[in-house]
Amino acid sequence: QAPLVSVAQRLLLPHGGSITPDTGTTQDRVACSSFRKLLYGFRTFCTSEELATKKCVPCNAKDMRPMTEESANALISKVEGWKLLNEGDILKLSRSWKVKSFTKGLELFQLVANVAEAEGHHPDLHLVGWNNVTIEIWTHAVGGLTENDFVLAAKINELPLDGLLRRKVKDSSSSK
Ligand SMILES: C[C@H](O)[C@H](O)[C@H]1CNC2=NC(N)=NC(=O)C2=N1
Repeated sequence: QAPLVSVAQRLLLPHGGSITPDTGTTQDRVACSSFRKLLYGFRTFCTSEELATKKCVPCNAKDMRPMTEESANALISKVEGWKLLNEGDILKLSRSWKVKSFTKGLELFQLVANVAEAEGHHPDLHLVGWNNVTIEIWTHAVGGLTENDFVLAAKINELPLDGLLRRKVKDSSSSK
């Protein structure tokens, strides 16, 4: 019975999550078996909230491979505001913000750095033209995207950035 349950769980649950039979809760596991590799492209049924509660796993290039563009396209809607980039066949996540000032940009970087250090997974940080922040996330070790990148993006999306960002210009048509 156990192997069958295990196979079904791996097929049906998001990103290596598994159901413990008694509680029904999900648990993170390191995606490393060759069976996992085979299923990698299919495990894309995860909510944004679930992504944000996961932990990044150590990047061991031997056991990990970049996800396909198809899988990345299926996951991108789970991380609001993030876009997929394809730079020289390396897929990356990218999100931009306009900050109130240069130093608010640095504050934003510090908040992101705290998450990155806690996760052991590090984004590329850009602060250009004094108030344009862009963050790119990809897994250098595999030359593309892994679930870690989506987990980090989801965690960044939960940071309280509002006080650091420029207000959006109001849409005049909505003020009537
Ligand atoms: C061993 C450890 O997992 C690596 O050095 C980590 C550190 N942070 C990292 N961050 C990112 N974005 N990609 C990596 O491949 C990476 N590797």
